[in-house]
Amino acid sequence: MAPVTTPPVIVISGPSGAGKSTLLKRLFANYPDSFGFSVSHTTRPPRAGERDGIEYHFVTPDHFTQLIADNKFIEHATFAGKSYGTSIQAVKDVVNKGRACILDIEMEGVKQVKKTDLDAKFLFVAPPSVEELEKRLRGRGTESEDAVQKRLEQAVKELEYSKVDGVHDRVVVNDDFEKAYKELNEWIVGVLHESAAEKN
Ligand SMILES: Nc1ncnc2c1ncn2[C@@H]1O[C@H](COP(=O)(O)OP(=O)(O)OP(=O)(O)O)[C@@H](O)[C@H]1O
Repeated sequence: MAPVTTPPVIVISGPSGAGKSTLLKRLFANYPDSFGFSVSHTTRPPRAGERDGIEYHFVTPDHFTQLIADNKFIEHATFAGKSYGTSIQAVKDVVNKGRACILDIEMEGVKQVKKTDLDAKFLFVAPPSVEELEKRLRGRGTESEDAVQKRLEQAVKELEYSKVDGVHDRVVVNDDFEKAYKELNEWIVGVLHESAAEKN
């Protein structure tokens, strides 16, 4: 019988604008079959064609509040009056189906994952400097001035937390993109191999 293996949960964090989405986009394009995505919960109604449990777990505001109270979420947030959250169970569902689960989350989410029994590895994407981060956030053109300032304030906190010993297994500085991608890729492939070897 084939050995039962549980793929890892890989947590990628780092300040907004550090380049997480750009790095992950390349990773998923290069390894289309290795990773799975957790299904989020939301209180917004389904759009045409959206299926419960596939695109989202659609829940009522009361149910969502109960899940928060029961500490079932790794992260949750409200956008335009609707709540969204990543549950611990949704992540377990991915690894139980044999796919590694990558979570692109903020510092509070990282702390939350550390409190669970998920077998997680942590990678931090750091900007070369706060000045360069500011340039990228402005260059992306997606944020208002107020939002840029808020993200920079948050970035300073994230960078401080990243320096606490043992919080992250790996820090990749996204200075030169190709170099950063190579480092991230090698580390993640290593984690996938390690995890498979451990459980065989
Ligand atoms: N090494 C790099 N050099 C220069 N620009 C970069 C580099 N990496 C990413 N960028 C650019 O910086 C901007 C921010 O990158 P990205 O959107 O991937 O950040 P993020 O960390 O995912 O942010 P958020 O958490 O807000 O989603 C983008 O415009 C991206 O093209």
